[in-house]
Amino acid sequence: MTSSQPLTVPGYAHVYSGKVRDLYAPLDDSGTPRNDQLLLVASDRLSAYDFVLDTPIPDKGAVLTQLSLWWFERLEDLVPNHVVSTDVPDVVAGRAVLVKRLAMLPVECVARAYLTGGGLNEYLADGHVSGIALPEGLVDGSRLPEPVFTPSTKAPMGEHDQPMPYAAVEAEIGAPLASRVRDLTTAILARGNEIAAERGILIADTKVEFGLDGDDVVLADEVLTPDSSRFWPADLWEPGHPQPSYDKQFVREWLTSSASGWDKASGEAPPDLPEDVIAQTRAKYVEAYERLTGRTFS
Ligand SMILES: CCOC(=O)Cn1cc(-c2ncnc(N)c2C#N)cn1
Repeated sequence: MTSSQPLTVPGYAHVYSGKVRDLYAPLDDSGTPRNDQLLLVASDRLSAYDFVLDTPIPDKGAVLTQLSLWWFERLEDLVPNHVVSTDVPDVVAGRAVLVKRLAMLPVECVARAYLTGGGLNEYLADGHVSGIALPEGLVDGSRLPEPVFTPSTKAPMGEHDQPMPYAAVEAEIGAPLASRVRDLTTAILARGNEIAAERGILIADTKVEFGLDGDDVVLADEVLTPDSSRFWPADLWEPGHPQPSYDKQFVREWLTSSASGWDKASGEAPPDLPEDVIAQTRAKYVEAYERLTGRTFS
């Protein structure tokens, strides 16, 4: 596991660290942290099998930050976002965003366009996901008739988010807001898949977060990245078994191969990744960015 101390960012105070991203608060002229903005910094850390790997993937933070910014622009007709500026300190250039501090809603807003992972397990148990009946005969990787809202709780670091029935979302944030974030989350995934499918990528599911700016619902966090979503190569899509990950497949295959000497069931931290797996993984992040945006990553 990575045990590094958070990066020092001049003019900012460290607020919180997630698995792969860190939050800072801008300091005012007296050196006091401001409460109206945050700096959202994406690291080069990679999470696999619930571990944060010790080996960073060069440029991952920058690629995913730039991809998220590209998606925010393309979703502005659906929902405003929290981006204030990309003018950030050199030490985090290209991989940090200054954002408006919001009253975050306590819901992980997940939408699924394809059935896999926890949603598949729920379906196999009783034919429903998040209380919604799905057609019979679906298998791992099946495309759903339309994106389904499957919210979960915001679990503490290191724990798994728990499925949250829609009624619990309504109880937590009220029926009008619940309906609004449900519709926005499914619309964001539908828009993402419209654009990604043309570029040979399927977005199986995604997790977004919303906050309130007064009465306005604002899209926060990151959006439609391989960290917040399952990206699948469209040309390899074949329902009936686990799909290859667009970005993490090299890491998963090496970690579960005899070459790594690691036993996933051991509970021990995975070993360092070899250079070729690091390079191949970096290349997949850059490829996804360039295919989706049509831009060259620099
Ligand atoms: C380690 C990164 O943090 C998170 O992943 C989740 N998180 C988001 C906030 C947040 N809080 C207020 N305003 C915002 N605009 C945001 C955002 N984004 C807090 N935690």
